[in-house]
Amino acid sequence: MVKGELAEVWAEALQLIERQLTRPSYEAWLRNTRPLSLEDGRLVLAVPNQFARDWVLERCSTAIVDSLRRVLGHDVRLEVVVEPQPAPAAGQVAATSEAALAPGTPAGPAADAGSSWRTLSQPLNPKYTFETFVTGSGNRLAHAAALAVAEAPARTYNPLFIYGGVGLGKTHLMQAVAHHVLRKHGSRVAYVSCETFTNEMINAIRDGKTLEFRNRYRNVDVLLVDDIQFLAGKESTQEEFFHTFNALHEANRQIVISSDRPPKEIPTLEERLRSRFEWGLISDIQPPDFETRVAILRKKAQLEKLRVPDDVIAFIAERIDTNIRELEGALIRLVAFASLTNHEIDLDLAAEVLKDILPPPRANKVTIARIQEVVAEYYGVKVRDLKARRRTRAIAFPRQVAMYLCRELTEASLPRIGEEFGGRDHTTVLHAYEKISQDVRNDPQLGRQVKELMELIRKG
Ligand SMILES: Nc1ncnc2c1ncn2[C@@H]1O[C@H](COP(=O)(O)OP(=O)(O)OP(=O)(O)O)[C@@H](O)[C@H]1O
Repeated sequence: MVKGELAEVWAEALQLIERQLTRPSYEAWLRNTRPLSLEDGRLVLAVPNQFARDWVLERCSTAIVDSLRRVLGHDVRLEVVVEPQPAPAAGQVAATSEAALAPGTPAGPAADAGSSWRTLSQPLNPKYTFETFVTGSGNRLAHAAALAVAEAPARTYNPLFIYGGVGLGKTHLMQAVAHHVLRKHGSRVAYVSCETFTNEMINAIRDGKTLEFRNRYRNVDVLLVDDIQFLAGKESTQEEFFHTFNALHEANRQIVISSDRPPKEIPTLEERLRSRFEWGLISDIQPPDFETRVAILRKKAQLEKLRVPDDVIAFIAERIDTNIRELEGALIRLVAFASLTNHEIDLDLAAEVLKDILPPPRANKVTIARIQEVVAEYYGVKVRDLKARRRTRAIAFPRQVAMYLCRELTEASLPRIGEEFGGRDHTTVLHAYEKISQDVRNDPQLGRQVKELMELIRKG
């Protein structure tokens, strides 16, 4: 096939593939591919590195082959070759990194859920299930409510209204309900973002198909609408949604809604809709605490079969404390970088790779990781040495100073500090603390060093 024609075929196939992948996956892995040839039913595709090749073959080949079949009308075999481009700089890795954990396959349940579901619902992310959702103090109630609704739709809370800040798991929880209901009850489920609902309604009006639109939405067993705050200021969509809501509620069908804020804070939301949203249960999701953040990162690493040391997980969890999407993004970026550069994942690499995206430690919030970084730099050793087993004086002394500072400057318990220093016993930490306290009293030079270190640490 000649070059121009091949480029066209590939562009068309890409459009189809794009719909089946998440945006980060597509941007990271597919956009930079180049078709080299299509001869005798064999497509040769060029990608920039081995990592991309593995990813494309493992996670996208079905989508690629399916899409090409639709464009060409026949099957093709896929071959992926590496055509290196200039090595990516650290900053560029961010673009590719997110995809390492992003789903690479089209939503699973669509295939077994019947055509009404397929035409109505947006694709579900196969990874957003209850099994992969980590619970903690911030989301326990929302999770319990979602599970109750998924177990027995329209029998407990109706509607269920979940709200919370950006990237805290609302979509994950909504889709977990959808997966569960599909799997357990085989019901007709529709998951849509408010934007999609609005666009479909506008298109239906334009095409004179409002009746079809209504019937489709009013014939589902469970309707989940994500990001309902986008109804703000859209009068006709509010009107339509009001009728859809009533029809479903009267017919005893389940409605689940998510929003970034509670109903009463959505501006220009009609009173009658607001009061309906408050009929059932309103449940919020709060940012996760440290333990939950660690658990989420561990779960992610385990699901993706990534080996990430505990201290690196704690380092990320300590520094990113509001947005779970960013928490995962940091982990993915680090893993992708380590894999591309063939580097072992450790604290030093994490600090280096993530320095642009991690918020600086808050000036008034001193963390163990911060103390370790400052002390290591001050004494010219590596953070990883502070955590290692070695006992040479060159390392043992800075380590004891760091432990002393952790006890002085943070709320962390002795066992927690020990854990952060290569899993040492709390008695070791106590011993270090007592020893350095005494040395500081007897040695003015050490006293000055410790003071200087404290200032550096507090500066953030
Ligand atoms: N409790 C959790 N356990 C595991 N992963 C989680 C949890 N909460 C959120 N995540 C993950 O964090 C990412 C962001 O979550 P999600 O997209 O559901 O957030 P959101 O609240 O809908 O965000 P937005 O406000 O931007 O729509 C997802 O990859 C999701 O899987």
